[in-house]
Amino acid sequence: MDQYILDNVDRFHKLVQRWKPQPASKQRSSAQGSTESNPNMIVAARLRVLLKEELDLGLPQAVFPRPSAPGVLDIHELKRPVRGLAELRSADFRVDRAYGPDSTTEEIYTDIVKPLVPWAQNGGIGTLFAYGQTGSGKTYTVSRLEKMVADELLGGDHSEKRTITMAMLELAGNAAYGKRFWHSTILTNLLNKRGPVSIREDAFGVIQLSGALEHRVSTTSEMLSFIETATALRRTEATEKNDASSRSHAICRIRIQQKPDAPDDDADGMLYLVDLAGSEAARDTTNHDAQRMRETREINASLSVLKDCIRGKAEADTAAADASSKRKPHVPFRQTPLTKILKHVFDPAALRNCKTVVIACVNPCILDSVPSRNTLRYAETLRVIVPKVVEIKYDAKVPRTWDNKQLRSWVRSNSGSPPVDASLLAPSETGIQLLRLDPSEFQDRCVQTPGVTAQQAMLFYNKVWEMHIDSQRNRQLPSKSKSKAVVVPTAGSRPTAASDALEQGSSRDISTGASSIHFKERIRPGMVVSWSPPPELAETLSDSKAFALILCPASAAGPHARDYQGSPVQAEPGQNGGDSASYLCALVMAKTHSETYEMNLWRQVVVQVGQMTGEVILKYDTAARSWLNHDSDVD
Ligand SMILES: Nc1ncnc2c1ncn2[C@@H]1O[C@H](COP(=O)(O)OP(=O)(O)OP(=O)(O)O)[C@@H](O)[C@H]1O
Repeated sequence: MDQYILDNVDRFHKLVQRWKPQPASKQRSSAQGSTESNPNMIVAARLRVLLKEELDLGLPQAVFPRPSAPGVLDIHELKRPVRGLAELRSADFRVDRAYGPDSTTEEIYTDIVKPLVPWAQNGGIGTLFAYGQTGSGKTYTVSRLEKMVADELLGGDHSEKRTITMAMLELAGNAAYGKRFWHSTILTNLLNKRGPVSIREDAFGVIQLSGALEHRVSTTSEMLSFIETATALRRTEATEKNDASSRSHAICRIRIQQKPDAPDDDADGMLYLVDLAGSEAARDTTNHDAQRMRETREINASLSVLKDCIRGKAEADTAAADASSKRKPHVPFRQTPLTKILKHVFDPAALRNCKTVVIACVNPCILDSVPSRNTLRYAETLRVIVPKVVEIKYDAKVPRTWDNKQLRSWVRSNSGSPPVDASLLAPSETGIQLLRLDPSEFQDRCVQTPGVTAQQAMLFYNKVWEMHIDSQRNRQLPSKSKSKAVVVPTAGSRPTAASDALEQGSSRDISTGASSIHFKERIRPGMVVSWSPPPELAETLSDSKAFALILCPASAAGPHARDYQGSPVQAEPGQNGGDSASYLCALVMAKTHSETYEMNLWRQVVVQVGQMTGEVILKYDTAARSWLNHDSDVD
């Protein structure tokens, strides 16, 4: 095929000149309808210049950044048809930034790498990966970027006097060292004569690298000399594409200690500059012996896991930022030593702030169109688009719209006396996140405030929920009326008690004029009353408010009917009228949320009219799945 391409170089030039770009393909990844890329995860592509030997052979460039569409790269390949002349096959890929052969490393540094330095100086974790086919310019790019980072960190007056330490590590498969067991890897310290480094996770889940000595650096030249020593020691091998190809991942770890006056719990900032081992296309491995084949497999496998981790973490960050998302993307960071070392970058449970930059290095020569296409496809899949954020408008009556500041101020003025310490209840939560808290967790946080009792905590929890339920109900009502047949009220009409009772599920008497008659005169099955239980019964009822649902006159109950304490229900003769008349009733019990009730039809009691104190109007609330005390007509 290579010879076929060489024979058709002129035709390739003509076809490319005639080629008209199509609108760039839509993002082939998940989030549709959005164009914003993740600001904490930048994926760039760098096309290296054509090398002298490629130019000498007259090989043309086949990958081009599209000038009219920033971030889009077009790649052309020559296709050999069964019959006739060579045809052009083109594809486009989209990344966040595309740099052509004319772009300098300085330009790339200023654009996407430089912001990682102040980020790490302020306690964040900045990571740079250079990925690409062997011979595509990864080491060239990373080594120059390392120098610029060194200059940024330690050049100038360096007056802030942060302590900076660095370690240079190399991670290679066993096969790279001629070992038989290809599934394990060897991590060595390049600044300590390749001393072995082991990866351990401590009891707090923090990865510790024992053997990775950290060297303190105070000048740019000191840092550069460490980088040079490490680079010279790095394991290289001649590949089809590169005479001195790195067959290992090189990790430059720079730790930036916080300023001396920073609080003790401020973590050190970290910068990881990772020059990944080059991937090799299958056709470039035809001359490899078994050991080199194993090595290539190891490298490709670890790069594949790295891709899953970078993408998984970006998706996890996007899901975490979207309060309505319940997705929990899997990040397989434990699968390879490289991703395990970078656990705090990839673990979705890690609390550190991370910024990641991936530079996909591409050899634009026509002979490498296939691996270049694979590299760009790899880069494109790393790009996670941030879904369009639906702005939630603040509403003082709707807890789901509150941010942490609004929530805290509401907690301070509505949590009773003493007020619940809002910073203990909601250190970072928004309204919606507070509503997701388990009731016991909510109450545990409340009682951490000195003086706040468990009962106050419970009442406050109920209050938050009531407010939420009310706000949801108010939101639902208008949309409900849309889907139902609309009853157009006639002039002057207003909802009657009967229609209200029938539509809403209420215990209100539906007969007209009922409200003008004293409740004792119109006792009926289905009415809910408040009553004063006798002391012996009051003790067994946990709730101070005793409500009962009237079932039937006690005289109508069968001869074998018993109340919930086992006493006969039937009325004694002579108790048929006035205050001495008695009714079989079901207990209405308060639920954990205050002012919400449930009917206990199986807990029946006999209530005399004289014990009844008023009618209670209960309404069924579908959102709370409970009866709410809507109105009381207490005597
Ligand atoms: N932007 C560039 N300008 C000039 N020369 C470059 C550029 N990028 C790479 N090169 C040259 O290309 C060759 C291969 O580059 P390099 O060793 O960086 O590739 P690599 O991707 O690290 O390869 P491997 O994965 O095999 O280690 C080197 O000779 C390097 O000097």
